[in-house]
This record gives sequence, C-alpha cells and structure tokens, in this order.
Amino acid sequence: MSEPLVVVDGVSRDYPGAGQVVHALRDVSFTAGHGELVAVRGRSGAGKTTLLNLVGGLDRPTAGRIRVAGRDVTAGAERDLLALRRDTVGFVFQSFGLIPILSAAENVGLPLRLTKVPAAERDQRVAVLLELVGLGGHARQRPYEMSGGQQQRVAVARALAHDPALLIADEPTGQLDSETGQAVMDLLRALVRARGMTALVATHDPTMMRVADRVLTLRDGHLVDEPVPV
Ligand SMILES: Nc1ncnc2c1ncn2[C@@H]1O[C@H](COP(=O)(O)OP(=O)(O)OP(=O)(O)O)[C@@H](O)[C@H]1O
Repeated sequence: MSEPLVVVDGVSRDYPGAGQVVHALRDVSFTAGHGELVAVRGRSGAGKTTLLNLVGGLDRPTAGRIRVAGRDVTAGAERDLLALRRDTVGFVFQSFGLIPILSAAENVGLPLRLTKVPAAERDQRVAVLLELVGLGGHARQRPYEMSGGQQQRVAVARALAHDPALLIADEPTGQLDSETGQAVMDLLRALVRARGMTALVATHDPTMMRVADRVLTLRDGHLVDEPVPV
C-alpha cells in the first residue's frame, strides 16, 4: 500500500515574537490516510491554524517534514507549493472567503477559471457542485443574499471544484449556529465518504468530533493523548 495521503513528521513552527519566540507547534507527527476525516481540536492558540496552514502549503515549518500526496510540502520551491494548492488541496475557512460581487456559481467556478477549464465544462461542473451541496436553485445569488450556512456551502463547493485529494477546513462552523453548523458537518462527512477525500478539520465543535474518524488534540503546540468527550 502506498504511503498515507498526509505524513507529518517531527514538525515544529516558531514565530519570532516581541522579545521571545512563540513555539506554535512542537515536534508534531501524525498521518492521515486516504478517505479519512481527521478533526484537530485544542484551545485558542493551541496551534490548529498553524498546523493546517503548514499541511496545506500556505506556510513552512521551522523543523520537520510534511508530505501530501507523495509531495514534500516543506522542501519544494514556491511554485511547487502553488501547484500543490492548485491541484491537491481545497480550503474552507471560518469566514467563508467568498467574493461578494460574484454569484454563487461564479465563486464556485473561480478555481476552474484559474486552471483554464473550458467554459462549457466549467459551467457543468459548477452546476453539479451546487447540486451536491444542496444549492442547485441558488446559483445566481450573491453571498450577501444568502444565509451563513448557505455561504459556507458555496465555500465547500468551491473547495471541491478542482477535485482535491485533501480538504482543509479551519473552524468551518465557527460562525454558524449549532443547527446550521451540524448541517455543514454532515455535508463534509458525506462528501469525504462519497469522494474518498481526506479531510483535516480544525474545530471546537463537539459535533465534528463525533463524526470524525479520528480526533487529534493540540495543547500548547504539542499533540497530546486525551479522551474525546462524548
Ligand atoms: N503570524 C504569527 N506571528 C506570531 N505568532 C503567531 C502567528 N500566527 C500564530 N501565532 C501564535 O502561534 C500560536 C498558535 O496560533 P494558531 O493560530 O495556530 O492557534 P489556533 O489553535 O488556531 O487558535 P484559534 O482557535 O484561536 O484559531 C499562538 O500563540 C499565536 O499567537
């Protein structure tokens, strides 16, 4: 069997602070297999965002190695990281990150525009993706005409547009009420199952921890063994 989709090996990330260095991650190691949904929990400041950014190639560690889909995310040139993000990783953020002047369909189609997928194919894929997240009838609406849950669904559809092997979601339900958050979680769970994607989801939300295959706990930059509350 080939190596797991995500391999994090002895990763540390220091930030130079005013006067003293912040050790945001300290010697973190884990793997995430193909098709696995891994939740990352921890208090504010524990290092969740730092870890997700490193795995997604948005940042580089101070020490250690990360491989995603067989590619070294830590040693490559900037253009290799760009290629990784374009081909392999989809991102979902707490704040949705949609472009306000674009419709739902245009937001979802944006990554395909950047990779120069022909217009007809793009439109078809966008329609399928919006159906997939339950927004088939909302293609022309702009983000401000949609609820928070609907906006996050658009963001999920956009993250899936280029069919990434890895979905990285940083507090995807952080701005949603619990019922809407649950719906977005269920959607992520179903998508990971149906598409065989791997997902790494930072969350404070106990619901997400219940639907995850595995929960990693960060404390002060360390991975710790801690039972998950049920
Ligand atoms: N760019 C930066 N420069 C300096 N310190 C940083 C930077 N980014 C994060 N940190 C520090 O690194 C530590 C980990 O931050 P991180 O954002 O990864 O935590 P988190 O677990 O995602 O928190 P939250 O749940 O509040 O989003 C914190 O002490 C934070 O202040």
